Amino acid sequence: MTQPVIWCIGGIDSSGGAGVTRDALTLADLHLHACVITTQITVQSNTRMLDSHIVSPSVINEQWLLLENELPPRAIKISAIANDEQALVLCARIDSLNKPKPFIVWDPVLCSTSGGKLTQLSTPVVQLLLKVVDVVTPNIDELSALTGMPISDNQSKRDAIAALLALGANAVLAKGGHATWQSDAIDTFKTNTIEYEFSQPRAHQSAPSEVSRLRGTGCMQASALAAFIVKGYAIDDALTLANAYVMQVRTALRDHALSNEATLDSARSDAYFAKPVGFPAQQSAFPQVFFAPNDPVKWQDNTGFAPLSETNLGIYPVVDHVDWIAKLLPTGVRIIQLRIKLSPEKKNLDQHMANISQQIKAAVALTKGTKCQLFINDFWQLAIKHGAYGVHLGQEDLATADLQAIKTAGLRLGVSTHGFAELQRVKMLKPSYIALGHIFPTATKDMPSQPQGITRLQQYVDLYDDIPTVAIGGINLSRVNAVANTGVNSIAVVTAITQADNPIASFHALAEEAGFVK
Ligand SMILES: Cc1ncc(COP(=O)(O)OP(=O)(O)O)c(N)n1
Ligand SMILES: Cc1ncsc1CCOP(=O)(O)O
Ligand SMILES: [Mg+2]
Repeated sequence: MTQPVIWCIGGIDSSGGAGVTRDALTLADLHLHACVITTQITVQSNTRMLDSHIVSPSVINEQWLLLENELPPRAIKISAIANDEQALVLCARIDSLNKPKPFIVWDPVLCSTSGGKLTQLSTPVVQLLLKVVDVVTPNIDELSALTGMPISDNQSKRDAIAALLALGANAVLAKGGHATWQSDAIDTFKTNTIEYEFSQPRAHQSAPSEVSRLRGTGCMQASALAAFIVKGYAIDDALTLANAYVMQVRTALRDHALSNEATLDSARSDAYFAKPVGFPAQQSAFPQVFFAPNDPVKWQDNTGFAPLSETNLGIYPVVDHVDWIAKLLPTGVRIIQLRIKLSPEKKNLDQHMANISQQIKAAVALTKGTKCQLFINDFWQLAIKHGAYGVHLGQEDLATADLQAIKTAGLRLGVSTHGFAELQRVKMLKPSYIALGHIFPTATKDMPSQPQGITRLQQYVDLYDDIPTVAIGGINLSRVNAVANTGVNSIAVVTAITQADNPIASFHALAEEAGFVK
């Protein structure tokens, strides 16, 4: 299969520790091909930068034009741009790109970590660049230099991000590695409509001090972001994965430094060299994610919800009336969900709420003393009132539900997720299970996200092996076996049972085909 192409526009660092060499290594590690447009050639080692030779704008133009015809990019990663002339050529070329335009990320490298200024851009040209790129990824020093604002605390960081957006940036990823006033390293991603925080404990961020000299982490993160976008991840997931990728490289370095084979000398000299780590697969490398800045999840304790009594769950019917529960109980079903959806107008009407309350009460009575674990969707107050086994909530529901009340009442909590960012948001809540969806297209619910498919489901199941998982969305008899083969603990279905000619037979057939019946 041909590898998708990403262009890396920036400087060649003669040490290979940063710049387009680091970009190309990162992309190769993630199975993408890097084309390179060189803006400057530096004379530098890991500790010193002696000189820099700037490439003329016309050479940049020529490189671009040749590549555009033969190796068109799916994404472009820009880093050190030496001067306004180079930037103006890049802006003109980006403007002339055909639609759909590739995803463009600009890591505005101003100085090399081994010393030496790499970029001299005027404010009007910075503004032009900000408007043509999708995301700009400054660290704290770069954010301060681009906005002319000193940054020394959270408020001044927030003000500078707002200023960069006001200058025309479409999205800012302000990296927190240099924000030493914070105990955690927090990357903030902000557009005019959304904001996320990606937080890593600082203590885990680096190797022991003598071996924490890894350079080019900003290059890695921006290249990895472009790579995950090209691989089809939504921006929140691509940001989560890029953050985890860099942490996994750091961890590999730390593990080497701490390993028995590494002498301090070998650890010291290896300290500059990243190891290939591939797709992030270590749970500990993933950041905690918040829907910033006032995500209610942030203020929850991490004592966790009551665990499921039975994790061998099998097929999980999700039904819209208590009558279904009475009908399905004789199958021996282990977990079932009452999911009654009301339009917002009806939600406020007493008669509808009274009917829902009655159904929940009846469902609790039906399942009491059985092995069937009953979850109530959305209506968490009624679930508590009638003593249901658990509650199922979506990401938005978490903003309004009283999680502490659910926990204190001893109810289990199941939470919907649609990707890595949401998984990392809710993981710290320690819910009783995590639902992963939607796996295939579904007609049951309008989904704002894309179907995830089996490959991603497998990634989640492998990564979150310490918490029960439930797959949902478009799962039917012909797909259930592939879903079960991922090792997911349970498979939730709506129409495969409720629209079947014989729902009971369908339940058994799904369980059989999934291999849940031993
Ligand atoms: C098992 C399971 N997974 C996902 C959902 C969806 O919950 P949510 O995102 O809150 O959407 P609604 O169901 O409330 O429309 C679910 N109910 N059950
Ligand atoms: C409630 C819900 N959440 C994600 S997909 C879905 C509906 C699943 O229904 P079906 O099994 O009919 O595709
Ligand atoms: Mg919901």
